[in-house]
Amino acid sequence: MSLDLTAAAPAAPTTADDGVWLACIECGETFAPFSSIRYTCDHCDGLLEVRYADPPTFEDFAGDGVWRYAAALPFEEGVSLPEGSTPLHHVPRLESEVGVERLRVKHEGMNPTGSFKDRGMTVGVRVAKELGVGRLACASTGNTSAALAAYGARGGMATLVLLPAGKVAAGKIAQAALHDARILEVDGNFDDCLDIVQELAARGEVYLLNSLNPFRLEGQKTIGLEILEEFRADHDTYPDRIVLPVGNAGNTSALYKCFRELVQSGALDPADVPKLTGVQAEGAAPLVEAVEEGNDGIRRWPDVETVATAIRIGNPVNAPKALPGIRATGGTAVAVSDEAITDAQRALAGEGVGVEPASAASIAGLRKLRDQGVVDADEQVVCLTTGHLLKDPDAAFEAGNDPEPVPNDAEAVLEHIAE
Ligand SMILES: Cc1ncc(COP(=O)(O)O)c(C=O)c1O
Ligand SMILES: N[C@@H](CCOP(=O)(O)O)C(=O)O
Repeated sequence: MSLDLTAAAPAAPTTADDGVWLACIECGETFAPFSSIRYTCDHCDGLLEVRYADPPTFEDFAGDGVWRYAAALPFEEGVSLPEGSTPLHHVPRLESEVGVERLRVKHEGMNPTGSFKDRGMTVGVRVAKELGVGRLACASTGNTSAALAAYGARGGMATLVLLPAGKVAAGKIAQAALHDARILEVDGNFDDCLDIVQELAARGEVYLLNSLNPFRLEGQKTIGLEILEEFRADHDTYPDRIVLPVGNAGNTSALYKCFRELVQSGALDPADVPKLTGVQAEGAAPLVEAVEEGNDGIRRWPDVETVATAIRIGNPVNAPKALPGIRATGGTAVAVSDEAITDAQRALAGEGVGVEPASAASIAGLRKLRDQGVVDADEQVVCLTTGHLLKDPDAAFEAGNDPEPVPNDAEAVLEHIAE
């Protein structure tokens, strides 16, 4: 099967352009990467993957940020703000509360627009320029639109974003608005928005930059490269497990691809590949359902709801890439309640790490799996936090302390805080 962890590096087909090509993960058909626009396979509509004649080793990397990993990407440089090089935080109180040997938090909220989407967009918008497209577009629960608007602006390109009306956090809409995206609010959910954008893209009206676009995932692969390099530099080993929130399942797919390419190049022993562990909200958990039931595909959930609006997704389009990744790495998937997500958001904030609700799902999932004994006490774990606290100020107010009105007088303030 084409998504095996230990499959050998593929030989370059005649369609390869400079050692890079697109391959269908279902039927194996290959396509030249930049001669025409496609998001899925012409023959079977399967998902496409970017493939390389020479998968990278760690020695190939130099510099900072996403473009440190140019040897693992289709270009030497992109449309950059710049992005990547995010912190891998120690969280000592959470580590001992959860009860694992080591816990680190990779805070992707520290990217330029406040989420991991920037890593995908620096590559995706670069490809859009290569293809000479006019208008960029995405469906979004908020972060993709913020990143697309910023990177589109940086690249001097027009952007169109489709959002589920009333379901996107304020900070994210503000970003898209100020970066000059045209914002369309759809009377439907995120999955409906993505259906429409796919239709517009199929008609050649827009260039789609959701994670269905295989080049987006190339940039997001660098999360995995950074985690492996930094964890090994600090602890002389790799993490046993990476726990991450799942929405459209792009990161899960991208991390798995990162590991497969390193295994193919001989840079990573298959035994050292971290277990990919996905977390969804109970109200939007189609991927968890597929993992629990042992299904190869997911069932689209028509009605989804959660406080973690970024992962309010009922039809994770990358499931055919993500499910093999979870299974091949020995990982799992778990659903958590909104209450557990908010508790985890507070716990991270108590370590000084400010995240939006979807991000905190990773910690909530780890806590649950540790309680269930699925995660062992001797494990070394990295939790991915995907978006910044300021993305969703309403959720932060809801989870945090209320401001206390006091008189304009020092004595009165002292009296008030003594109460
Ligand atoms: C903050 C945040 N976390 C997690 C996710 C889920 O990531 P993925 O779609 O790659 O599973 C998203 C968007 O989908 C997001 O915006
Ligand atoms: N959370 C996402 C949902 C869309 O995901 P994508 O990775 O497919 O663009 C968002 O921020 O819109």
